[in-house]
Amino acid sequence: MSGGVGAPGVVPPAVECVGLGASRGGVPVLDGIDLLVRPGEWVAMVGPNGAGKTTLLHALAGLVPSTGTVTVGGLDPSQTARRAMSRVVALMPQRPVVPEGVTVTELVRLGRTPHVPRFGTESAHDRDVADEIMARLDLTRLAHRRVTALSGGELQRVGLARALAQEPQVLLLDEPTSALDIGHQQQVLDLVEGMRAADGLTVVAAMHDLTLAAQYARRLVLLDGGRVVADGTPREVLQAKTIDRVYGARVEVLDRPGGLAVLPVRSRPGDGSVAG
Ligand SMILES: Nc1ncnc2c1ncn2[C@@H]1O[C@H](COP(=O)(O)OP(=O)(O)OP(=O)(O)O)[C@@H](O)[C@H]1O
Repeated sequence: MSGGVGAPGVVPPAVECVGLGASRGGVPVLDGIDLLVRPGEWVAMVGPNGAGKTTLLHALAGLVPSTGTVTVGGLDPSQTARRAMSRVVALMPQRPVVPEGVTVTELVRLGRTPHVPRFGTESAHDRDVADEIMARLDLTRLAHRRVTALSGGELQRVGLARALAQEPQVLLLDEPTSALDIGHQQQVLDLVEGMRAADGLTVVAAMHDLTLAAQYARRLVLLDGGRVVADGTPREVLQAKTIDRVYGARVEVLDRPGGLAVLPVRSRPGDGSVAG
C-alpha cells in the first residue's frame, strides 16, 4: 500500500489496516483485511449477514482485539487508552447499550466525555455542541424523554447524536438507518454527508441498503466470509452477478440520476427464470 503513516508530503490515512484478523467467541471472523481510507472519504461496508462488518468496525474502534496492523487517526486502537481513542474515533453501534433512567440530553452529552478534563465538568461549549447536534437530528423535542422509552428510530438518532457529539475525525456507523423511516434516513445521511463535506469527517459505515450505500458513499467495500471480495466505486462493486454470488439475491441495478438503485426482482413461480 502507498501513502503509509509518516510518508513525507502525503496526508496520513484516516484508517489503515494491513492483514487485519479478528475472532469472536474463539472463532476466526475476519482474515487478511487490507483497507486504506483517506481523510474525508465515505466508505460503505456492505456484505451479507455475518460477513464481519460489525466486527471490523469494532476492531477499528478498539473494542475487539485484532491481529495485523491497524491505525485509526494515526493511533493503534490496541495500544491507545480508550479516552484518547474516543477523541479520534466514534462508533454508532447497531444496538446501543442504554443505562436505565438516562434522558436523551444526558446520553448525547455523554458523547462529550472524552473532551471534558479528567475530574472536570462539561463546559458551556460542550453543552452547545450537544444541543446543536440534537437540533440537527430533530431530537430537541425529545430532550427530556427517557431513552429507554424511545422508539427504535428515535433511539437510533440519539445514538448517532451521541457519536457526532464526540466530534471525531473518524465516524464508524453500524447500520445507521436500519430503524429509520425514509424521511429520517435521508435526513440522517444528509447530515453526515454535510459534516463530511464541510469538516473533512471520515465515514466508515456498515450499510445493508445498497441503494443508499451507492448514493452516499463514493466507495464500497464488499465483505463476504470475513474477507474483502470487492473494493471500488458503487458502479464497480454493485453488479447484479456479484450480488447474486455474494448475497444469493436476484436484483436489477438501475442507473438513476441520483446514483445507482438496487432493486430486488422476484422470480415468478413456474417461470423457471432467474432475473439478473
Ligand atoms: N460475541 C460473539 N461471539 C461469537 N460469535 C460472534 C460474536 N459476535 C459476532 N459473532 C459471529 O461473527 C460473525 C460476524 O458477525 P458480525 O456481526 O461482524 O457480522 P455482520 O456482517 O455485521 O452481520 P449483520 O449484517 O448480520 O449485522 C458471525 O458469524 C457472528 O455470528
